[in-house]
Amino acid sequence: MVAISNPPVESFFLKPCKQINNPIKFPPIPIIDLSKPESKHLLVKACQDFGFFKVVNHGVPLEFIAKLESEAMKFFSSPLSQKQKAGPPDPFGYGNKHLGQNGDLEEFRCAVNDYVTSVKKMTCEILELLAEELKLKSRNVLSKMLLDEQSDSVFRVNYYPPCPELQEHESKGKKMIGFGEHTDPQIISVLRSNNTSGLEILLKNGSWMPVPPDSNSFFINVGDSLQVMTNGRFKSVKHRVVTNSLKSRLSMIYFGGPPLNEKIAPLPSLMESDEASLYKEFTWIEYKKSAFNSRLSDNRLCRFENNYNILG
Ligand SMILES: O=C(O)CCC(=O)C(=O)O
Ligand SMILES: [Fe+2]
Repeated sequence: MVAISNPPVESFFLKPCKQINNPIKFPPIPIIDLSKPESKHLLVKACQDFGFFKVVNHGVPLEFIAKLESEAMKFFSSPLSQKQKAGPPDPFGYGNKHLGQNGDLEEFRCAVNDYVTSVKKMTCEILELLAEELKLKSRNVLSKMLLDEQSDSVFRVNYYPPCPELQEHESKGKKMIGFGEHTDPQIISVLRSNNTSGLEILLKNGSWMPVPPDSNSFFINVGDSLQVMTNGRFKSVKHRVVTNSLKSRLSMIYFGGPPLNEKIAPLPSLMESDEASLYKEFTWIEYKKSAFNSRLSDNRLCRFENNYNILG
């Protein structure tokens, strides 16, 4: 599934953060060098401590990245009638599985295919390194869900136009939301953006940390399903995008998901003998339906927690 979307900018300002006169020192974002064998240990640590990390020496050809960026920019700057040919908005934006199959957008489709094939390979390598370091019973226990023909993975390209009206408020530390806070429901998300800032992740201490953009690297998020499969060891990190007053932001995200009927539950080979399962087992389709019926910012996993009490 391919979705190409122009996330609605919420035209209200976020409260200024205290940072303005009292800059917060943020922790460094873990950087994983995939060409180094010791990355396995750091990968697990990053998933536990942050649920988020940056990947360098990833092996995805830079020409695939550049080609997709230029095709996507061409697409977003084309007239609405042209963009609508990419497919009906479902649930929003443009595009579906059949992107470009009627002859339009052929080059865009090829660029998406090259990019996604390569990013999926890298993602599977990351999942296999994680499985090894976690001593799971087989190396492909996580990656096979993405490699399955029925894998419910999604690829989305987001375009955020600049918001010049923000400029006069920026000096007071105010921000405007481009994509509201949320966690990603799948197993793992792989984000690449142009060099425009905007992405922020929520730290355990409740502060939002801006992620400096790096157009040659990938940023990886643990998704809700991986949090469940690791019985809460890995954290599905909350994130959001704030708008930029001067520059447009283009991001491309591969969401690696399991097949619809896959059962999601803590992996037995990861659990200590006396460890209680924090989550009830569910299928990916059940979780997806429940997530689509909730608000973006809700903690969508809590309904599936073993100690969930419907009365609160
Ligand atoms: O556009 C971005 O940078 C992030 C968007 C995002 O978090 C998402 O599409 O799930
Ligand atoms: Fe996200």
